[in-house]
Amino acid sequence: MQTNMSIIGVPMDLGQSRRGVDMGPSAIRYAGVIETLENLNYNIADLGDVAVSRPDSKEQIQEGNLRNLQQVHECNKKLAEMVDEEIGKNRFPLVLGGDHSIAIGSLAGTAKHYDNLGVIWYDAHGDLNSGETSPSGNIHGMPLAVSLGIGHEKLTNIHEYAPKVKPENIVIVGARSLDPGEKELIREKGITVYSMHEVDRMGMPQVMAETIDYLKARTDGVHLSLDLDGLDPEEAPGVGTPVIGGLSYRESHLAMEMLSEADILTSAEFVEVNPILDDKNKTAAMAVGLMGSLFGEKLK
Ligand SMILES: NC(=[NH2+])NCCC[C@H](N)C(=O)O
Ligand SMILES: [Mn+2]
Ligand SMILES: [Mn+2]
Repeated sequence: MQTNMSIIGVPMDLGQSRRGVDMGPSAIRYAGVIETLENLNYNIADLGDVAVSRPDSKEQIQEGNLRNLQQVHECNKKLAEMVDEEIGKNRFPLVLGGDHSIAIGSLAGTAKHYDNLGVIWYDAHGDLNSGETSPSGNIHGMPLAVSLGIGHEKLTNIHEYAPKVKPENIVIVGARSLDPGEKELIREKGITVYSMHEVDRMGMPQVMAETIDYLKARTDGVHLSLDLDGLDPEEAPGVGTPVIGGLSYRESHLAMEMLSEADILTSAEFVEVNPILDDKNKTAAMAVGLMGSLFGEKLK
């Protein structure tokens, strides 16, 4: 793992309909992310936040069932450039969201550095919708499809190339809410999914061991995209699209520790922390706790 790390905040809430997730980067910084990583001996550069423009009317559905398309496009374009530049400087990019639509920019900036970028999508959702299949018009439900080259070209072509990732290099962990169009795409593309069913049956140790083995064998870099709503909302209430019956904090910790041991990650993002819906910043604190384990914190 790189010891030089760049933190990029993306205070963007326009990929979904509940305000507040734009405060995620502040909440995560407030919960001590910099201190935690510095204590683990990383050389941290906090690059601050990507500038996000405000929409004229927040409720407006724009072309092709895509809410706030222009603003989401612009923000991800900037993010992609920053991530690309940091990787070019041999620094590990750690992106703090913001809603999950920012994965479009993270992956756009990351994937061009690898022939076979692996992606671990830790999430209650698949985020595999397009304007055609989305029940909501919310772009945060689309970033994984976008990275496969499916969707509006203002999203798929960010950073001037597409697709970013191959379906066989994706592993989804924690899924328990998938729309019909998403299920179809998973089947059609043969995407690996460890839904809550598999987590319950096999346990997290087996799920992560298989995920790591699989990606290690076929990829030359791995991006972790961790949506805090992958965790159970009873434990992590500060998220905009909670789904009951999720992963526990303990299971998630173990997953992070196993990833740390395997040393396969080349970039990461933590998204969907909404401090307005949270209970005393506990979801942001969990994000920081998980990052600690992911980046090598050990109890002994
Ligand atoms: N990143 C997220 N939290 N995504 C939630 C997506 C929910 C739903 N599947 C939709 O398309 O609207
Ligand atoms: Mn989600
Ligand atoms: Mn998500």
